Amino acid sequence: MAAIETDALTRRYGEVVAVDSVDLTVEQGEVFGFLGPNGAGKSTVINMLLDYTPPSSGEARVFGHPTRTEAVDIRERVGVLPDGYQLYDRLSGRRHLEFVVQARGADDDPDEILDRVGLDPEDAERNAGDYSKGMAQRLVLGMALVDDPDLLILDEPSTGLDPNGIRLMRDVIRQEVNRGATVFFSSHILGQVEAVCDRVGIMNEGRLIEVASLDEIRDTVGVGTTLHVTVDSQPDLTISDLEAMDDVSNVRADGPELTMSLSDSTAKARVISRIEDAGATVTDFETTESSLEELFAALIDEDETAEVSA
Ligand SMILES: Nc1ncnc2c1ncn2[C@@H]1O[C@H](COP(=O)(O)OP(=O)(O)OP(=O)(O)O)[C@@H](O)[C@H]1O
Repeated sequence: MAAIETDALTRRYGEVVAVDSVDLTVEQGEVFGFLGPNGAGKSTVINMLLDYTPPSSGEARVFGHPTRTEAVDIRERVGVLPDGYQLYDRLSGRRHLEFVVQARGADDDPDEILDRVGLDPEDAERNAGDYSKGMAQRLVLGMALVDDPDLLILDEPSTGLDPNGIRLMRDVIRQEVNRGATVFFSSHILGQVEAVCDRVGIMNEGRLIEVASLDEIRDTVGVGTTLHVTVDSQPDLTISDLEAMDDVSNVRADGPELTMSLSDSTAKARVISRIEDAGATVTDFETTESSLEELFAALIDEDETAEVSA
């Protein structure tokens, strides 16, 4: 049985289709990155999984429980770090954890959890109202870990965290998965899910436009490597000749500089030979790997272009 399953899950707010017919399956034990720009519909999907918001149509199940009728069973098995959480300013960090432990009927030791999320005993005694954004984020992560949830839902968990906090978050995710939990990690920053996620789903304007491993996404977008070449003279070649080569696309010429996208970095040697065979000498060349953020932007762009031409 899948951890999360949605069938044509849709949520409208008036004219806005916040979530548009999303079919998604997340297997148990997976770390799934749920990506998309602001307003893509990620939080709305999460709210429907927990039945905080009802779907306009379609349905979702968590561990086989339909969200509309068995939300209580779902919430017992899920730990959530929500996007816009609220802490009680006048309660200490430890009290927050004690409340969650009690409410869930769990037997966790609050101090152990505080230690796991990097809040020291002194911080634990301070009122949450005096916490920095990063400390508050650590505390809410700790609250999500209470009672060893089978599914951990993290909505933009890295907000406000410094590099140490981000590393700690990754460690916690790995520990949770090793324990057997499933992690659903929503973010608008691809780089933050890269290190921990098995697969990612990309949302744009309410639609799930891609579900794949990061390697598959690199292949799909085909802009893995950019090659910049400087030539000493004009080769007897057109841009179309270069674009006709395998693994070469998006060729641009600017004086003695040629730039192109390579979907396979080994195409570099073929391109250089082709230019030199056409009568020019390559005086310099450089390759740069596209960052995942660029791949992400390219996918969103592709989706929006497809929509315009549809
Ligand atoms: N309660 C609401 N009432 C009206 N519109 C809403 C409501 N909640 C969300 N929306 C709209 O639905 C769309 C999706 O919002 P959602 O918060 O799910 O996006 P998101 O991907 O989580 O974005 P972010 O990364 O900014 O949190 C947006 O256009 C938003 O304005």
